[in-house]
Amino acid sequence: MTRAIRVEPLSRAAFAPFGDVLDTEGAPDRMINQGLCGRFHDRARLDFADGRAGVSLFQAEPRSLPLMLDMVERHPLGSQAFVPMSLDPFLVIVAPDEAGKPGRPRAFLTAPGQGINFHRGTWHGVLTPLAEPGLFAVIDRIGEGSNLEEHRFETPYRVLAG
Ligand SMILES: NC(=O)N[C@@H](O)C(=O)O
Ligand code: NI
Repeated sequence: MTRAIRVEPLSRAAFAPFGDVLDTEGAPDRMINQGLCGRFHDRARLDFADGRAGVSLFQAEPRSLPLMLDMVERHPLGSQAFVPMSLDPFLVIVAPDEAGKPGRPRAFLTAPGQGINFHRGTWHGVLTPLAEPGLFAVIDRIGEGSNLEEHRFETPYRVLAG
């Protein structure tokens, strides 16, 4: 027996309890480089407790919908940003924390070019591209200590297209 969740379009408001949406919505915060570049300044709340920021490249296998979701994870010591290096939408799964366990997950589909930043401790599905090349820059914590907590659902969720 599984439970179904339906993919929603990613929005800043819906994602706010979980993290930041990285995109160029609205006017730039400042124009730089002789007016040839718009800077959308300081758009993510980063946190790397007792560690440092790292930039890694992820080459992930694309998945397809419907997707079986049987696990989410969180990073108690740091935030984690997924910055796509293609314009392909990808799947972002988050869940509220309910007394130390994930509640009902929500699944979002990014718009082309959008990235996200999970706030420290946010329950989330692992990086889930939906198309080749599945190439992302990931900004997260490098440091000592255990920064990964996984939760396996007793009853998996089926993630269905919106
Ligand atoms: N394990 C790892 O580096 N990545 C995961 O944290 C993930 O969210 O994809
Ligand atoms: Ni993660």
